Amino acid sequence: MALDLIVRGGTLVTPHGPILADLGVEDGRIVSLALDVFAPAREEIDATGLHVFPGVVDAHVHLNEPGRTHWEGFDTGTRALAAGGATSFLDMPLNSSPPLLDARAFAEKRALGEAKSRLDFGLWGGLTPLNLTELDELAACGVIGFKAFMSHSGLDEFPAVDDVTLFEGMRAARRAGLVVATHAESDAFTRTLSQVAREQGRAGVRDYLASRPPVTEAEAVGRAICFAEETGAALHLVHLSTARGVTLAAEARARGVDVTAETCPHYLHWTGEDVERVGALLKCAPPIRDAGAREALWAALKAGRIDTVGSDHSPAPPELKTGEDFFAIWGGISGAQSTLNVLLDGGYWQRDVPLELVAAVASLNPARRFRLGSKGALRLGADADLALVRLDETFTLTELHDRHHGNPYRGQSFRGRVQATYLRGQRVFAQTPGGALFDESVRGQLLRPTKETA
Ligand SMILES: NC(=O)N[C@H]1NC(=O)NC1=O
Ligand SMILES: [Zn+2]
Ligand SMILES: [Zn+2]
Repeated sequence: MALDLIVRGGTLVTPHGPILADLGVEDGRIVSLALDVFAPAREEIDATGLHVFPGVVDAHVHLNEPGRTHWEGFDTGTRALAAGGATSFLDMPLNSSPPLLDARAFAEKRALGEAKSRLDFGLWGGLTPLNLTELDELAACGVIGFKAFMSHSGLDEFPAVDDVTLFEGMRAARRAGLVVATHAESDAFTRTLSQVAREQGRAGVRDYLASRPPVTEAEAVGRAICFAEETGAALHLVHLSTARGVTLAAEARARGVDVTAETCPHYLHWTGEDVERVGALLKCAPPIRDAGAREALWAALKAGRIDTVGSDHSPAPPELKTGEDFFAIWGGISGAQSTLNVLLDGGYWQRDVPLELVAAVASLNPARRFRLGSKGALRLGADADLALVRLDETFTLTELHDRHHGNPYRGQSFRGRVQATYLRGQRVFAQTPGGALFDESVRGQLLRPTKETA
């Protein structure tokens, strides 16, 4: 019987390291991994000279649909993701409007995703003081987990949790067997420091950065860990901007707390000086820090203490990314397209991060943490989600696929370029001499966490 697809002669980035082998696909799944796959196939790809990565599993994006599709949406957002080698993603409960706080909002977003997403997707539910009573129902719908903000989210319709809400939410999440993800910045610090700066008329880039000092993150991380330890809930700390936050997570894990740590490409790629130079396109929360903090994050990643790297792709229209008052500008970076570029250039090429570790933080670990059974690795039986990469090609990123192209990575030079992306054996993206090519017929499916295993 003929296979659907054979990827021949590539270097497969497996969890055990790179191996030169062929990969056979049948019904969207990987059915053979061998030095030579002999079976006939309907389609063959010559991957000689290419590395085959498992498709990136971006566990942290804001595609903002419904309600803020003019900021970003499933169509353009998944173009950017696919061009960056991603094959699945987990969408945050904000900045869609309404935010995903109940079963009705889940159904609406799910239908839009199934109609428009080019990639497989899971949906985060929100955990806010408004919807504590909805968590069981959201779990039944199939949310990936619950996302809470410990400081202002930027949108009043998605209020931050107070301590009791976070604690009670963790108890509910534990009962449902789901992860709680926290945006861990202390509201007390960020609120007071930004208020004082603005009252004094200090509203520049450096004033903003200084209004969210590292202790803001450390304190909130410590508090979230304390609640997770007490409730037994699984905690995922998103977008850690400091190695101190990562260390707090590692210490807690060592004493048995179920906690994982995410960082983002922007904390690995940029510094505060870049924010001063580039401006609003690099405004985010927590803020980008200095070069020393960046190196400490890379060291933590290399030591295996960072579990996942997610883009926190959160773009906004150009008019929200400009202005004299840096505090008033939308916080969020458009990064969905460049996660693998940052990990390969900054990690593999510049800092000797092994390829299997790149694949672990980008694909395997998020798939495991969020129980996406068929995702995350090149192994028999897994979905044939592939990113074909020419590892030694240096290129300048000029063609951006997010909605507004208000993208700080434009013009950045990277070594390691995605040539094509396959979702369950179907090509969704290809880099051609004439530019990017997207296959318009491929649609993603909803991902739900698989049953818990011991
Ligand atoms: N609402 C939203 O997307 N917020 C994100 N943006 C950012 O810079 N940090 C976040 O948490
Ligand atoms: Zn956040
Ligand atoms: Zn986010």
